Amino acid sequence: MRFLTAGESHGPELTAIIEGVPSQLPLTVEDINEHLARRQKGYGRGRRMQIEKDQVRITSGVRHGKTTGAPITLHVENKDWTHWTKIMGAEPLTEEEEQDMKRKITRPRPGHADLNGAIKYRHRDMRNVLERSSARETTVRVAVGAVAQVILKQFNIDICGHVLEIGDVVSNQKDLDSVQELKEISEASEVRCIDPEASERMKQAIDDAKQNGDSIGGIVEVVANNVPIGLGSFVHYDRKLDGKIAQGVLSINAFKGVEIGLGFEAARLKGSQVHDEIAHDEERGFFRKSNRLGGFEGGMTNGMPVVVHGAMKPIPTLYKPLQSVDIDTKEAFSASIERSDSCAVPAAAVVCEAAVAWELADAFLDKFGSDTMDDIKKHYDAYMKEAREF
Ligand SMILES: Cc1cc2nc3c(=O)[nH]c(=O)nc-3n(C[C@H](O)[C@H](O)[C@H](O)COP(=O)(O)O)c2cc1C
Ligand SMILES: C=C(O[C@@H]1CC(C(=O)O)=C[C@@H](OP(=O)(O)O)[C@H]1O)C(=O)O
Repeated sequence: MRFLTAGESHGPELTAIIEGVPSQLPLTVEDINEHLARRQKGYGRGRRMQIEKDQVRITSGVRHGKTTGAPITLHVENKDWTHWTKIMGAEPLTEEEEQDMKRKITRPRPGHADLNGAIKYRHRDMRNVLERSSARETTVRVAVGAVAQVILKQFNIDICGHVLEIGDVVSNQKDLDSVQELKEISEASEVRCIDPEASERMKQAIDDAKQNGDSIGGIVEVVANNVPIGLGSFVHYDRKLDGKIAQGVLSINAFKGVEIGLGFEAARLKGSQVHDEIAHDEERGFFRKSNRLGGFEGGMTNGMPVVVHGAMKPIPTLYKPLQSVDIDTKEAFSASIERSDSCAVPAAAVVCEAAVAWELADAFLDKFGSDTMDDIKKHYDAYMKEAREF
């Protein structure tokens, strides 16, 4: 599969086209809207989230609730667009209108794409950078990930993104019975964290950052279970699925780190503390006694739950001004802003889940075929039987 997204933060809508989704997959707008609503929730977001009510419109590739195998087009409207029609319109402006228009953006924010984007694309109005570099785009990435999750669900693969850390507050991890349970508990928390005591302290940390005009980052975890052995491959660098997942996660706005399983901690431990011993029984076939490597060896899944961590830096737009330099006057200034999120880690957990779901579903179809669900199911059932009896 492949997908493209288009659209600006304050333009009329975001669009995604997905190509390569098999035919005969049951797919409805509700399957997607559920995840769009999850992404909009989460403590610490700014006023924009009160304006938007993200809902998808499907305009191709689905008929009567089933995919046809043709490209699927997804649209999500920006409600905020009505306030920006003049500033964001595609038509050239009259001179008078240009005078009227809010002034150009010439003051780059440290930590955002503004300055590099302006120099690279030679824009004297950095709105041309801001609009597309905004994480508003993650709306349709979540919509695309929702389609991937519908594919995975056909094979009982559940996936959930939740929050492990915000600032210096760390969640206590519990052993839960299922990914479904992880989802239920984390969704009940305003910061998408399964530890109620840590949730309260995370909210306090977000409030404190906001009160100081500052922002705060954190770490999210995505877990997927029932993933068959052998998605991805060891034979070539660009087929290693852990590498593809890392790219997907690091492409999310403000994500600066990714770990699979123990991740960086593995470098500090001995081999005997890291590698997962192999066992076998009649019912399960081969399995591992532990899952320190997060379900991956040799760029392939090993049948254990896939565990991915992503680290998000603090939001760059701050109420507390940081020093920067105006690109027209070259004068130093202290940035001031109108609105921003102070923490988007709970929302980003849903985006990270979507990124991992996409890579897993794509690798799944690489292994089991991609034309029609019936064929894929036959291949899957035959392979699972062989893997169990191997
Ligand atoms: C869900 C989400 C919401 C975000 N909200 C904001 C925001 O309100 N203000 C802001 O400056 N950055 C926000 N960001 C982060 C910026 O989009 C990001 O830092 C910027 O695109 C620069 O890219 P980089 O941080 O990956 O280098 C958000 C990121 C995510 C994932
Ligand atoms: C719109 C979303 O996130 C936006 C991401 C973002 C940024 O700079 O990345 C800046 C803010 O937008 P605005 O400047 O319009 O308030 C966030 O609200 C969203 O997540 O749907």
